[in-house]
Amino acid sequence: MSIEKIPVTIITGFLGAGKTTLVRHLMQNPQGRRLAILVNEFGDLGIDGDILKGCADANCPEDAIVELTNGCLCCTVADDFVPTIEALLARPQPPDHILIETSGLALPKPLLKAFDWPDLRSRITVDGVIAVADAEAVADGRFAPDLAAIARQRLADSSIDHDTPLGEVFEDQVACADIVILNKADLVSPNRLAEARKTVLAEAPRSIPVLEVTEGRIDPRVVLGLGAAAENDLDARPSHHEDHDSHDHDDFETIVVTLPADTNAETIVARMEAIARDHSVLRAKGYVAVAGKPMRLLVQGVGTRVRAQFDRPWRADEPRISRIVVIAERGFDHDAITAVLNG
Ligand SMILES: Nc1nc2c(ncn2[C@@H]2O[C@H](COP(=O)(O)OP(=O)(O)OP(=O)(O)O)[C@@H](O)[C@H]2O)c(=O)[nH]1
Repeated sequence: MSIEKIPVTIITGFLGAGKTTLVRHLMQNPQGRRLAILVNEFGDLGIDGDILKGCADANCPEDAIVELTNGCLCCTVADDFVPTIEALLARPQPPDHILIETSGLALPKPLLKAFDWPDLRSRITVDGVIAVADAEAVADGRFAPDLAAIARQRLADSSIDHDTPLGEVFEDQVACADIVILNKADLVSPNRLAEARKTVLAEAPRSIPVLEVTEGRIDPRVVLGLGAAAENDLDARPSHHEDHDSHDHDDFETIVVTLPADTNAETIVARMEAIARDHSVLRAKGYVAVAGKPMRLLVQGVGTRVRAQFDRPWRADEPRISRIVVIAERGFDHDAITAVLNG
C-alpha cells in the first residue's frame, strides 16, 4: 500500500512583502482542500496568526492554524517544528495541504533541509517554495547590494562576497523559490514593475516564473500543486549560509512598544511613518485601542507606508492595550523609537 504524501507549501518573503495577505487569499479560495496553516513570526504578539484566525472557516478551522512565535523556524526545527507538523498529521482529519508562512527574516533553506528528516520525508513533501516580494521595495533598490561595502570587503579578503543584510535575506529567499510573486503591483508604474522583475530574475539561480500580483490575489492552482519535491532538490537552491553557522536575522532586532491608553488613530499612523522615515524601521505592526472605539485598530507599517483598519471588537476578556512590534537593523535606537511612538 502506498501512502500519498501530504504536500507542504513554504511561503517565504521579506518583512511586509505580503505573505499573510497571500495566505489569507489561499484560505478564502481553498478549492476543496482541507488546509492547515503554520505561521512563524518575529516578536511574540502573534499578529499574523490572529489575522489568519479571523478568516477561519469550515475548510480551515481555527485549530488548524498553528503559531510558532518563539524564535525562528529554521533554528527550532527539532524542538518545535517537527513536533508541530507531527501533531497536524495525527489529527483525526489530517489536512490535505499544509501552508507554512515563515517569518520575513527566515532563511528558507535550513527549513527546507528539515524535510529531509526520515520521520517527515516518508509522510510529507515540499510541493513548492513561493517567495513573495514587495514590487515597490525591489524597484526602490532596498535589497540591492551595498557596492561600496563589497568593494571594501574585497580589499580585505578577496574570497568574501558580503552583501547587505537585507540583500542576503532577499537573495536567499529568491534562490530557494519555485515561483516568485511580485506583490503590490498596484504601487508601481509598469516601467518600475519591469525593473523589479529584472532584479528578481537576476537573483534567481535558475529560470523561475515571476508573477505580478496585487493583494496576494492569485489563482491557487498556480501556486499549489506544483509537485516540486523541493526536499530532493536542495543543491539547486543555493544559500549564503549553507551550514547555518551564522544567521542573517542576527542582523535585525525586534522590540515591542506599549502605548498609552486610547491613542488617536491619525496620530499613531503619523508616528509610525516618522519612525520609518527617521529611524529606518523596516516593519512595524500591532493593535491599538482608539479612544471611544469598541473596535481594535490593526496598524501595519512597511517602510514608510502605513495602513490602519479596525479589525474586530475588543473582547470583554482582553485588556485594551496598544502594542506595536518594531523591527529594524541591529543597533537601532530603541529609546528614540519608543519616545516617538509615545509622542
Ligand atoms: N498597496 C498594497 N499593499 C499590500 C499589498 N499586499 C499586502 N499589502 C499590505 O502590506 C502590509 C504587509 O502585508 P502582510 O501580508 O502582512 O505582509 P507579510 O509579508 O505577511 O509581513 P510579515 O509577516 O510582517 O513579514 C499590509 O498592510 C498589507 O495590507 C498589495 O498588493 N498592495
